[in-house]
Amino acid sequence: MTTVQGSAGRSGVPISIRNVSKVFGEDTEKPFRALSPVDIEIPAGQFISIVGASGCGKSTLMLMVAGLLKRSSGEILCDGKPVDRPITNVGIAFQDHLLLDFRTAFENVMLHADIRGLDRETVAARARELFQQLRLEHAMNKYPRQLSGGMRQRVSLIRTLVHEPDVILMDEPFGALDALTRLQVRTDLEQLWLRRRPTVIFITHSVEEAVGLSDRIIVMSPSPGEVVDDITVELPRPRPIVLGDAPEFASYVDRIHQHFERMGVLHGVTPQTRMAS
Ligand SMILES: Nc1ncnc2c1ncn2[C@@H]1O[C@H](COP(=O)(O)OP(=O)(O)OP(=O)(O)O)[C@@H](O)[C@H]1O
Repeated sequence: MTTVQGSAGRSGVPISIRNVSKVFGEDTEKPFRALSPVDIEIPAGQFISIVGASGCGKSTLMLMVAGLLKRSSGEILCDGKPVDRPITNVGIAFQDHLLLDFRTAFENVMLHADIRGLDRETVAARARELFQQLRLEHAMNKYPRQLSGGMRQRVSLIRTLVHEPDVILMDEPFGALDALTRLQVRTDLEQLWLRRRPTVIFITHSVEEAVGLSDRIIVMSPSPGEVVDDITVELPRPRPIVLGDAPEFASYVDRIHQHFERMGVLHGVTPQTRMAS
């Protein structure tokens, strides 16, 4: 049986993405370049978001970091070790919560203990603590069909974090939620992340969500994606649930929207014309 790592003082691990690109169908007559060479150095414990137009290669990049998809060039290091197979000390969350219908919320969270052969009691204690922290104790013994979409996604968050992974990869995890629930789940995620500060790569279509959550935001160009901006977000934590009125928040959001307008991803009124009108 594997023991769960002690959490005292631990944070995530560094990830290096060096000259990494992807061409699908490389050996065919119609190769398709999904990602231009990308370089991103992510320090241990950083919360980094990737934003960009649909199809620019965000998920492709994440799958390569997870070791689930072969690169066409470059190297990826996770905690200094080359990623040449699926990485293991990782929590992965996608848009679909993927809870098992026949397991209660608690037993869904305990899946990690079962699959990874971790000590059940240690994981169960941590799971109870996380349910409590997210004010979800009442949901522990319910089945997914008895929970709202937001609750299911929050249970899924607990499952992503319960084994205290060093790396968390999230691909548009809140995409299916309504705007209010999204705010709540964003705040919950920040709270959970602050406990141990694993390294997070977070893909989102919501610029506001990226600014609300991240230490740093990578802005990518349309397909084939390349990095067009690398923004450090210097807002204090924990961040308030409603950020909209803070001028610093708005200036980060505007900076990213301006990139999207320049690249033709967004069309409409620029901040300058907004101010002039
Ligand atoms: N297995 C594959 N074979 C061929 N092309 C693929 C494959 N997977 C992805 N693609 C293409 O690569 C490009 C990048 O896809 P990817 O899913 O990484 O984009 P994305 O930025 O995550 O998009 P979205 O925001 O819509 O999820 C897209 O044009 C997609 O159609």
